[in-house]
This record gives sequence, C-alpha cells and structure tokens, in this order.
Amino acid sequence: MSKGVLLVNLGSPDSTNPKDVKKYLGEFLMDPRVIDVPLWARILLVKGIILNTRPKKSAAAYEKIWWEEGSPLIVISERLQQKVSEKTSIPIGLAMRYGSMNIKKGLQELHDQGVTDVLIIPLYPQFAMATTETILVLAEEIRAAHFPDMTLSDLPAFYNKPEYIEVLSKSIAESLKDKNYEHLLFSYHGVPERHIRKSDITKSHCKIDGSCCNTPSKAHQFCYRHQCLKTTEEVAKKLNLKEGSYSTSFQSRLGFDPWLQPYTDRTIERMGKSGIKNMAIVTPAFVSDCLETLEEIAMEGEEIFHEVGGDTFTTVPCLNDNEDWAQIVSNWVNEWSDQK
Ligand SMILES: C=CC1=C(C)c2cc3[nH]c(cc4nc(cc5[nH]c(cc1n2)c(C)c5CCC(=O)O)C(CCC(=O)O)=C4C)c(C)c3C=C
Ligand SMILES: [Fe+2]
Ligand SMILES: [Fe+2]
Repeated sequence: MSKGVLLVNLGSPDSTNPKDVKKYLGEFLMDPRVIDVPLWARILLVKGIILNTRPKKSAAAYEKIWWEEGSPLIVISERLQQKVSEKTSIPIGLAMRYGSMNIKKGLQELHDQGVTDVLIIPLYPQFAMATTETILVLAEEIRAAHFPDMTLSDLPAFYNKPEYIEVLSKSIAESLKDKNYEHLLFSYHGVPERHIRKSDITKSHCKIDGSCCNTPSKAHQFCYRHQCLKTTEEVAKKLNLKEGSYSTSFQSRLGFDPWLQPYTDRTIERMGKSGIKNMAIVTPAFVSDCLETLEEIAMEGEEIFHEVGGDTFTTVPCLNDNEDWAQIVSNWVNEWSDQK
C-alpha cells in the first residue's frame, strides 16, 4: 500500500468571462446535494432561471476579486498544498469539486505516482451535504469506476478539534490586535434549513430552534448548524470574548426558501442601526478567501455597514496558507500516514 492525500476545495470558474462562470455555476448548481429538488425542478430552476441571469452578475463580482495568478480560492489552495507537501513525505494532491481541477484528475495524478491508499481532506471545517458529502460521494463513484484498486478514507469535519480552534483563534487575535471593534460577527456560509433536516441521522433531533444544537445528540456529527455554533463557542472561549460582544450569522443565501438565520447582511445592517460604530467579521466556514469573503463580506458587507452609519468594518482573513494552519494539516496527514 502506498499512501497519498487529496485536498479538496469547492472550485472556481476558469476565468471571469461570463461564459466560464455560466459553465461553472451550471455544474455546481445542478449538483443534487446543492440544489436538492427533483431533477425536473432543478433543470427548470437552474437552466431555466438562474443561469440566464446570475452568470453576468457573478462574473462582475469575480472580476473585482480576481488575482493576476487566477481565482484566489484556487491560488490559495495551491499555496497550502505546496506548504503541506514540504512538511510531509507522501504525495499531496489538490482537486476541486467543481470546475477544471476535478477530483478524477486529482485521483489520476495520485494513481500515476503509485498511490493506492488515499486520504481525502475536504477543506471545510464543518460538515454539510453541499460540501463534504458531495465530495465524498463523488470521489467514491470515481474510485469505483476508474480506480477499483484504490482505497479511500476521509478526514472528519474538524470544526471542534482543539488544534484547529487554537490556530483559528490565534489568527483572529493577531489580525484584530490593533483594531478597535465593539462586536465580532462570526459569519458562516448559509444552507437551506431543509438541508439540516435531511442530514439529521436521527430524523427527529434537528428542530432548528434555540436549543436543539445545544442538546447533545448523535445528529450533530452531520449537523452543519450545530458545528458552526460550536466553532463560534470554542473560539469565544479561547479568546475570552464577553457574552454579547460576539454573535453568529449565515451569509450567501440563494432563492426564496428559508436558509439558516440570522442572515449576515441583515445582521450587519441591524448592528449599524443599533449604534455600533466599529465591527469585525470572521468567516470560519471558509479556510481559503474566495468570492464569498472578499466580495460579499469585505466589499458588500462594508458598504451595508457604512450606509447605516457604521464607521470601521474589519474583516479577518481566512486561514489561507498561514504557517500554523499548514502545520496542523501536515500533522493530520503525518498521523494518518504513520498508521499501519
Ligand atoms: C462553506 C461552505 C459552502 C456551503 C455550505 C455552500 C453552499 C451553497 N452554495 C450555494 C450557491 C453558491 N455558492 C457560491 C460560491 C461559493 N460557495 C462556497 C462555499 C459553500 N457553499 C464558496 C467557497 C464559494 C466561492 C467560490 C469561489 O470561486 O470563490 C456561488 C457562486 C457565486 C455567486 O454567484 O454568488 C453560488 C451560486 C448554494 C445554493 C448552496 C447550498 C447549500
Ligand atoms: Fe456557496
Ligand atoms: Fe440542531
């Protein structure tokens, strides 16, 4: 058995050209674990409605954050891959769930290096059907069809691992050390409430109310809401944040169904209106900065805050290729590769 690792992130379009953005969004939004409605309804919604209007708008947003080397999410993921490779002794591959750098290519590259035993690391701290689950299901389908002699295992969600909480807390503390802020908002990517109920393995625990996520349950192994709230709680403990000086919200909703609440844009607006002049925001559902952090939060979020009278709006960068973070991922890889 020869071991290797595949880091997997979400993906980005090949360029900011609306045609490339349309192709990418088509693949992403036709995923039944992202837009989880019957196929006919998904085709109607995605191909009939969303893809006729959204690609142009999204392309303009990507244009604002795109780097000379390409998509920030991909460039940052490549930098992390490089650092992890330097700290480990087995092949470290990188793939994206959607777009050109796909999982099949990633597994093929590892296969070509003689790897037969692969650890998949979904680059998401919290489990979600639309992220971790879709990666693992697709990877297994590809393995069965193209690499039958390979074995796959995966790193579970790390939302509450002490070493992750430690590095996240340290990076927040460092980026806010000279900043003046009255409130720290933890903004996570949202999901439709329906996704939480679907992922409930007990079929009865998740009520999406004030208490279910704080009541111990085996449902929490796959509950995105519980895991986001837990990440906030653990970081708040570590940083000694005072009750009331921080809160959690959910961003990036799409469509008309209820998504996890409170919504980030409305929370920012409410904070400005309530007289908060200086706020800071951190986005722990993302390990790499991307469209959703660089444009939706750092640009649009700041604009909303200023419109309602806010003064300073500080965004904490994601962990990206932070040395401590690369070291933690490398430690996870080394622990796994040292197992018999
Ligand atoms: C943190 C994990 C993510 C979850 C959960 C998630 C769910 C989810 N997303 C959409 C729709 C869109 N997301 C888009 C961008 C995007 N989403 C994530 C992560 C999660 N999504 C990332 C990292 C990114 C940025 C990619 C990049 O290239 O930088 C977009 C595209 C941009 C836009 O038009 O706004 C869409 C659309 C749904 C429906 C969903 C469902 C649970
Ligand atoms: Fe998303
Ligand atoms: Fe819950």
